[in-house]
Amino acid sequence: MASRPVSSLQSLNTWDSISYLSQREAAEIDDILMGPLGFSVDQLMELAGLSVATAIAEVYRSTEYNRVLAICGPGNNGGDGLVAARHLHHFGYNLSVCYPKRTPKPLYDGLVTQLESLCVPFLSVEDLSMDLSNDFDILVDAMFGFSFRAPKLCAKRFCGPHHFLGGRFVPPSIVDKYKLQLPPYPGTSMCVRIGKPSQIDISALRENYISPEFLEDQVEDDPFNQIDREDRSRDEIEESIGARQRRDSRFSRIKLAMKRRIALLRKNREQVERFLLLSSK
Ligand SMILES: NC(=O)C1=CN([C@@H]2O[C@H](COP(=O)(O)OP(=O)(O)OC[C@H]3O[C@@H](n4cnc5c(N)ncnc54)[C@H](OP(=O)(O)O)[C@@H]3O)[C@@H](O)[C@H]2O)[C@H](O)CC1
Repeated sequence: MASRPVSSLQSLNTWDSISYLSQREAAEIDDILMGPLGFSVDQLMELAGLSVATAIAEVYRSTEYNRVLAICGPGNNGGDGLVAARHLHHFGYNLSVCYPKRTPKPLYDGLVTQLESLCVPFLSVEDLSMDLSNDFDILVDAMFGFSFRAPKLCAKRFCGPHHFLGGRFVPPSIVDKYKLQLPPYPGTSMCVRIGKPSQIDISALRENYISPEFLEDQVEDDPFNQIDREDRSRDEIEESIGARQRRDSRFSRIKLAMKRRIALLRKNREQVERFLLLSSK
């Protein structure tokens, strides 16, 4: 049996050198792939969905994080989500899919049929509770991709703990044309981690965590003001992470001092006991 490929978790700190695509460039690349380069949409969707599933499986073990909800939108990004859901099911996760605005095309009908044949439940929006974290361990957001009509800086703004890049199929002509700087993919992995693995367990920060959910009265009319507001919130989160780390470091110094004190007290007690023993003889 072949040895296991190098995990993409061990990968590379390529964050600084990675190149980003604009919405227009991403759509253009799609056209080239599916035009002169001979790819089909279902083939690319399969590759995208499989990359998502393998990235999830690398970070979240199915034994620990088993309940997965994939929320799938009406376009191709939603299709990627349906494919990812199928692969995650085969990887041993317990899948549910929410696909409220179905696309009446044979490709999507096929993806739905495949999931139904695996008995993956399709939930309506009304079936979902307000706090999804009660019912699910992992949420796959496959609602919109690059055709979403709103300012969306996607990958460049992503500041979560695990950031992966798929796309291990991009032909050299595209790499050259768009001057892409792709990191090397480890072993046979479908994806590569970009940026450093987080040193901080976000769940441990919950008490300080400023929720990124938008309440209706917090949504700005102008989306660019919204982005500024998010920037400010992120600064606050980073500041609170810093405060937490400083506090942790103070705690560990106090713990060390206490350990030393206890060791000293033990030593003193031993001396006293030895003295009492000697004096009783
Ligand atoms: N290059 C690749 O390897 C591949 C990428 N794929 C994935 O496909 C998406 C792009 O897919 P596309 O179908 O073009 O678009 P989206 O999935 O992003 O969404 C389109 C639908 O979203 C609706 N929409 C857009 N903006 C809004 C909005 N503000 N509010 C509500 N609805 C919105 C839009 O609605 P219409 O009214 O315009 O119909 C569409 O229904 C890419 O990101 C990759 O994830 C493919 O898998 C192929 C391979």
